[in-house]
Amino acid sequence: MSRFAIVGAGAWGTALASLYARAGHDVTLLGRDAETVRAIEEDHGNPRYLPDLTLPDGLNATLDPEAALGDAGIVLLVVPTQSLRTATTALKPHLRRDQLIVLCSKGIEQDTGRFASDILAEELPGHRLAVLSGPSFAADVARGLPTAVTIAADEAEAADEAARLLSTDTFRGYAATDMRGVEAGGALKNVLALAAGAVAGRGLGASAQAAVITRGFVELRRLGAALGGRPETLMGLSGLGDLVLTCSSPQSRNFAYGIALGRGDDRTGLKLAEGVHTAGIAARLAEERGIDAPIIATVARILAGGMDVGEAVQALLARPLKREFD
Ligand SMILES: NC(=O)C1=CN([C@@H]2O[C@H](COP(=O)(O)OP(=O)(O)OC[C@H]3O[C@@H](n4cnc5c(N)ncnc54)[C@H](O)[C@@H]3O)[C@@H](O)[C@H]2O)C=CC1
Ligand SMILES: O=C(CO)COP(=O)(O)O
Repeated sequence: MSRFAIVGAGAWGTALASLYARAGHDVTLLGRDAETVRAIEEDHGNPRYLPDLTLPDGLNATLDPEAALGDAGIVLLVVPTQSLRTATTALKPHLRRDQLIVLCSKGIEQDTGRFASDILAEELPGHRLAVLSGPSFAADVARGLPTAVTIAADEAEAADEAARLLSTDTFRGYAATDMRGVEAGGALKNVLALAAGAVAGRGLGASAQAAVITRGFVELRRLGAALGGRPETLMGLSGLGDLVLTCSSPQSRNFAYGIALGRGDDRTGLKLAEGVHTAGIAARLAEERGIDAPIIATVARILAGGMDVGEAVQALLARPLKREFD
């Protein structure tokens, strides 16, 4: 039994809190919205982020950082990537070096090009870190459906230990030492899910969808490697695995956002789609490194208003022919 503190009472934080509470751990969710915290504590639900789900007994929620973090052994940070630096700074006085901090966000900080582990190293140097990423919809995990993810730390022993601590009967963590590869896979697949969703939304057919996913995966591997990820990591759960999941199900918020893009629907009020915040910086990182990533660049251009989906399809098809593997 370990004391878990989970920061962020959104869909993924609540799902992970349910998972670990069901596994018998003492879990406290740190929220920032009083009504969400009240609903978790009193109604055993989180209707705003995970509707129609009954949360297990023994899952506590609070607005008080010290109450959540004070005596926790494991702290999961589960906020959107663009909020991670602010959240970490606010929590600094309540965190201790002996706690294991687990990064669960999938994205790249827009202004700096930093991944979650870079942000933590800058804001909380010297803390023990692990990254948790892979194909895992919050609703599936919250319901206790079988799931496999990658759990990465800098050292093999630390990764094995983190995977042991974070695995349950239904949630299988594979240990890895390539934190950067795991983070790159998790961030870039969101951008590609927007592209796959746009293809679906525009009704371009299953063949086009397969082409975008496959060629998108080439870009994920190229850019992920240029950013320091290992090729085998990008072929694993946090690269290929999560790409397959998010590019094939409207349950994915990124895929759903892409569908709305493809249809030309109004996108205001849609749920968090991290790819929207990652596309521009991912395209910039690729350009700076001389990496050919036309799908990522096209998604970034569409989101910036520089092109519509129809023009994007024409432009991608009109590119000069090339060898599949170069
Ligand atoms: N929902 C899912 O199935 C999965 C999500 N993720 C990743 O987890 C991260 C969080 O996603 P969700 O929980 O789904 O998003 P969400 O939109 O459902 O919830 C985000 C939560 O973070 C809180 N938050 C935002 N800024 C904060 C701050 N500065 N301090 C404290 N709390 C803050 C919000 O109040 C909200 O409760 C994202 O990076 C996402 O890509 C990863 C795997 C699965
Ligand atoms: O990362 C996820 C599944 O692994 C969740 O995907 P969405 O954020 O697109 O819903």
